[in-house]
Amino acid sequence: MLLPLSYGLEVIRFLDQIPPRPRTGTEYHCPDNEAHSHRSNDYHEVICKGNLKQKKPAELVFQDVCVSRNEKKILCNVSGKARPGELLSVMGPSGSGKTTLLNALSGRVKIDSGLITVNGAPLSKRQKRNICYVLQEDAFFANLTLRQVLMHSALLRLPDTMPYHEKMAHVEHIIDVLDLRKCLNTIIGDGLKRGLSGGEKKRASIACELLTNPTTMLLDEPTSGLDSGTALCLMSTLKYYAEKERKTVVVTVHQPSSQIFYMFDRLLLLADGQVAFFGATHRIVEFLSDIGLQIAAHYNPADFIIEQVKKNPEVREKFISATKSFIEINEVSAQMEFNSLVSAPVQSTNDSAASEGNEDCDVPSWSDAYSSVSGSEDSFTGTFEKWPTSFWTQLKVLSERNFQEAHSRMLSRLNWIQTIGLGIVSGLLWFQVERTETNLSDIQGWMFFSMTYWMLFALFGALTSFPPEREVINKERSSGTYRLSAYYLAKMIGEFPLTVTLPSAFHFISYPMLGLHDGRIFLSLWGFLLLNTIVAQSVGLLVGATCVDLQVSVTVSALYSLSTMLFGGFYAKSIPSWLLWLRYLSIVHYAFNNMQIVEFGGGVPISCAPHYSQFEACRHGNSSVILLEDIIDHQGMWLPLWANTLILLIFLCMFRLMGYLILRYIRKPR
Ligand SMILES: Nc1ncnc2c1ncn2[C@@H]1O[C@H](COP(=O)(O)OP(=O)(O)OP(=O)(O)O)[C@@H](O)[C@H]1O
Repeated sequence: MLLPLSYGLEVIRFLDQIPPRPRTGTEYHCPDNEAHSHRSNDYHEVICKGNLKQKKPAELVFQDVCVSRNEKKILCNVSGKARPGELLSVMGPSGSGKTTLLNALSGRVKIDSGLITVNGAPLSKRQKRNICYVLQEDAFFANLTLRQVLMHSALLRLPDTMPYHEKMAHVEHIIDVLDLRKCLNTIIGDGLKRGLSGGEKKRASIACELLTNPTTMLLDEPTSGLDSGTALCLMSTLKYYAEKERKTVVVTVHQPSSQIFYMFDRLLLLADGQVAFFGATHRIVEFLSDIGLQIAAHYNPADFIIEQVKKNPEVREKFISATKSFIEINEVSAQMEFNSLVSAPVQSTNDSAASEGNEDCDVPSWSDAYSSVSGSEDSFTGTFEKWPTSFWTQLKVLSERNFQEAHSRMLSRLNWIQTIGLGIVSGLLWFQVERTETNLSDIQGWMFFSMTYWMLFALFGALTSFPPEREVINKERSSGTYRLSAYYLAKMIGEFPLTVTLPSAFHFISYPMLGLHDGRIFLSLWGFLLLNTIVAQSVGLLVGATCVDLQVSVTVSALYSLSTMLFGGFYAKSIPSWLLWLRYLSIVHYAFNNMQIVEFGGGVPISCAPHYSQFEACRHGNSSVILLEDIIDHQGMWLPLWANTLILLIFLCMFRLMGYLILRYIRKPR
C-alpha cells in the first residue's frame, strides 16, 4: 500500500518542478536556436528535412484473442489494450502464454478467434511493419561488430530515398540513445566467442528495431539474464522512449523488481492463458484487496501476484472472475483518462516515473528533434512499399554482410594452416612424379584427392553455416526486411570469393610441386576444381536449408558425399551394371573425368609400361604413350569435356534453385 502512495507523491513533487514542454499535437516545428551537440544537429537536420516523417501514435487493442496449438488452448479470450506513451507489462507464471500473446500481437501467430486492432482498424500488413518485435533470444551474426550490425540494419530497413549520411546520423543517434557507443567495435559473440554482454546485446536488439521508427514495440523478456541494475536501466530507457516518442510499448516480464513493476503504466496478468488482471498497475493493490488479498509491506507486488496465481486453482479462478468485473467498471473511466492523455502535453506523470526509476543510471538525453519523429500520419516515405529498400540495395548490403560474417569463419587462421599444410604434404607425396604407366594411378590419386577434399570442405562448410544463420534470417524475414531472393543471391555472391580462396591456395601450392608444367592445363584444372567446389557447396546449402536438425543434415551429407566419391571412377572401376546409373548422380565423376581429359589429353604424355601394359594401344605396339581414350575407357562411362561441364553447371543451378524453393515454401519463418 505504501509503495504506490510514495510513488504517487514522487510524481506530484516531480511534476511541480518541471515546466510544461511546448508541443502542438502531431505537428512538430524544428526549433532553430536550440543548443544541440554536433551529432544532435546532424540528426536534427535529418528530421527537419522531412526524411523521417512523423508517425501517428498507435493504440493497440486486442479483444477475446484465442490461440490453440495441437488442440491445446494456449490463450483463451485474452483482452486488453496498449496505449501510446505507455508501458504495458504482460506478466504471468512460466507457460501462461505471454510469448504467445506477443506473437499474436505481432501477427506471427494466427489467432483462432478474437480481434486485434491498431487505432480501431484490424491489424493489417502495413500496420505490422510499424510494430517491432524484440525476441527473447537475441538473434545476431556472432562474428560481426555492433557497428556493422547497426549499419546493415539501417541500410536494409531505412528507405532508399533517405541519403546515406542521414541514415548514418540516425544510427549515431540511436547509439547514443541506448548508450552503446563504448561497445561499437566489439563483436556480438556467442557461446564460444566472447563479445557483447547480455545487457548490451539486449540493447543492440532494441537499437536495431528502433532504427525503423516503429509506432509499437513488443519486447519479450527484455530483462531476462540481466542483473537488477542493468534491468532497471533498460526499463527506464524504454519508459522514457515510450513517453517522449509517444510509442506504445508492450513487454513481458517474469519477476520484475518493485521499482520496475511500478514503472509499468498498465499490467496484464495471465494465468493459464486467461486474463487474471488487466488495468492500471497502481490499481493492483485495490484489486487484490477486492478479492481478499493483502500485500505485506515491503513485499514485491510482482512476486506476490505471481505466487498467488500459481498457488492453487481456486485462487486463480478468483483472479479470473474478479478481473472481468474490474475491467468493466474501469473501462469507462480509463477511456476518459486516455482521451485526456492523447490530447495532453507529453509531460505527464510518467516522466517522473522514468526519472524515479532512473536515479542510478544515465537516462539518455533524447533530443527534442527525435521526439518529432513520432506523431504524424505517415511512415518514412509516406507511401507503403512491400519492402523498405529496392532489390539492388538489399543485394548489395546483404552481399557485404555475408562477406563480413563469413570471412572470419571461412578464412580462419586454422583453415589457412590446414590448407597450406595439406598443399605442402600432398605436393611432397607426389613430388615430381614421373609420367609413366606405373605412376598413372598416383597422378589420378592427386586429382581425386584434391577434388574430394575440397568437395567435402565446401559441402560441410555450407551445411554448418546454416544453423547459426537460420534464427537471424527468420527474424528478418518475419519482419519483412528483405526479399528471400536477395538474401539467397547475396549469400552466393558474398561467400563466393571466400569459397574459392582456399582451394585456389591449395592448387597453387600442390600442383607445381607435382611437376606438371603446362600453364594452360594448370589453369583449366584450377577451374574444374573450383567448379566442383561450388557445386558441392550448393549441395551443402540445399541439405542445410532442408534439414533443421544438424545431425540429420550431417548424416544426409555424409551419405551423399561418400557415395558420390565411391561412384567417382577412382575407387571402383567395375561397378555392377544395375548400380551404374548412380554414376550419373555423382558430381565427382564428372569433375574427375574433366580433370583427366585436361591433364592426360593435353599435358606431358604418360609412357606405356615397358613389359606389360594394361592399355590396348600400348600392348599392341600402336603407341608408346597411353592414349586419353584408353585411360577414360578404362573407367567405364565417359562424356566429352563440354558435356561434363554442362552437367556440373546444371547440378549447380538445380541444387541452388532447390535450396531457394525449400527456404521459400517449406522452411518459411513461423
Ligand atoms: N507450438 C506449440 N505447440 C504446443 N504447445 C505450445 C506451442 N507453443 C507454445 N505452447 C505451449 O503454450 C504455453 C504457453 O507458452 P508461452 O511460450 O507463450 O509461455 P510463456 O508465458 O511465454 O512462458 P515463459 O515465461 O516460460 O517464456 C506453454 O505451455 C507452451 O508449452
